Amino acid sequence: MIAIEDVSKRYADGTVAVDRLSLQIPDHSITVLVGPSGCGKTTTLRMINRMVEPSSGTIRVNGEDIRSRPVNALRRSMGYVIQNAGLFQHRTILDNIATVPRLLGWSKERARARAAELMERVGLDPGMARRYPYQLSGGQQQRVGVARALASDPPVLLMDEPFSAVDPVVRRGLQEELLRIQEELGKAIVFVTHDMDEAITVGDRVAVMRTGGRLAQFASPDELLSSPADAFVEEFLGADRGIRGLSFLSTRELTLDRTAVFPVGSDWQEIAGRADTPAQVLVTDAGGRPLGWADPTAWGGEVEALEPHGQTFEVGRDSLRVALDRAVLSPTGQAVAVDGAGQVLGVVGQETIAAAIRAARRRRAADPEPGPSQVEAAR
Ligand SMILES: Nc1ncnc2c1ncn2[C@@H]1O[C@H](COP(=O)(O)OP(=O)(O)OP(=O)(O)O)[C@@H](O)[C@H]1O
Repeated sequence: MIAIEDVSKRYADGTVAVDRLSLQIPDHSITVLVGPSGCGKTTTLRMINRMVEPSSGTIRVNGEDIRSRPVNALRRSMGYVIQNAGLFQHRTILDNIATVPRLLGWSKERARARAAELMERVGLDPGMARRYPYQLSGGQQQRVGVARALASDPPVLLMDEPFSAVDPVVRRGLQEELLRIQEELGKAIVFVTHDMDEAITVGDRVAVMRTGGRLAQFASPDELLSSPADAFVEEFLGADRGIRGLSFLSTRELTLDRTAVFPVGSDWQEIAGRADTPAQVLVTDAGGRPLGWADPTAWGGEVEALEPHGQTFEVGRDSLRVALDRAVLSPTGQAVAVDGAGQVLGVVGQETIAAAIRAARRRRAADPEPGPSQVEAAR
């Protein structure tokens, strides 16, 4: 646990970068510092590993004032990842990753073996071990940066805009990789970004800072989106915060319609003749997987003539945001719900999803603590 207690930083020129900041950063979680340019995020991060000394206040790690430890020992207990990775250009990838273990006195063999293990952990091809940083893409270099920071297995990881220099697709991949690694390793991660979407994707808790280095709100992403503390936070969250908030609501409670789903070999004349048959039905293959939409009164039974069903959503794993997106994009206004094996569980229309959203909001208003199913849907 890192405790930032009433910490301020005034630089020599009089700039107040951080103003009486207090934050509790728990173990086994990702705490994000987010806010506009110049609001003091980097300064806060650097005070944790004493690259910047606070003007006042105290920072403790597991109850111990960080000033009571030699600065080198403190820094080695904290991995540090920066934008553009900051790799040593004249060292191979393997030796970049092995840097801290070597500084700690490990033998070359042991440090390199550890580095090779970390390359695998962060998703780097072992064939890259002997390359130099300039021979890697930006995204690959960032992975090396993460591997290097993890090399001595520090309990704390400080990440300063680690993924800002790569394109959105690579960035998304790096975020997913970080969440996967964190699931395995359970570090105390402090992650700086100015991108609210990134904060919401990777953060267990998000500290929104405002210019002048003051804390505007410290909350879970879900809480932030549903109850911004003030107009500044609301504006920073952006115009679509309502839609983004649906990412935290589970599809488990959705009422699915099974009466509009039929396997391809059904008696279509009989189905078309029924009074209660919907105007559009979803046709599945013999294994229960979706094939496409049909109007049973006009369809001749050819699979090629079916209207594409588009993307499906998985009940329980995907959020209401995904379900709504699928319904909006569907030619029939209905989203196709499947299980983990891809078999159709039913279909659900926009009205039903809207009702589920209202019900989830009512439940949340009655019990503001997010339930496990809501948390589970967050990723
Ligand atoms: N060494 C320094 N001397 C004087 N002022 C500084 C120094 N370093 C940072 N500042 C100022 O302190 C304030 C906070 O800077 P900081 O880098 O912590 O912000 P940030 O939120 O990380 O910004 P960005 O998102 O642009 O990286 C800014 O006004 C900045 O100009």
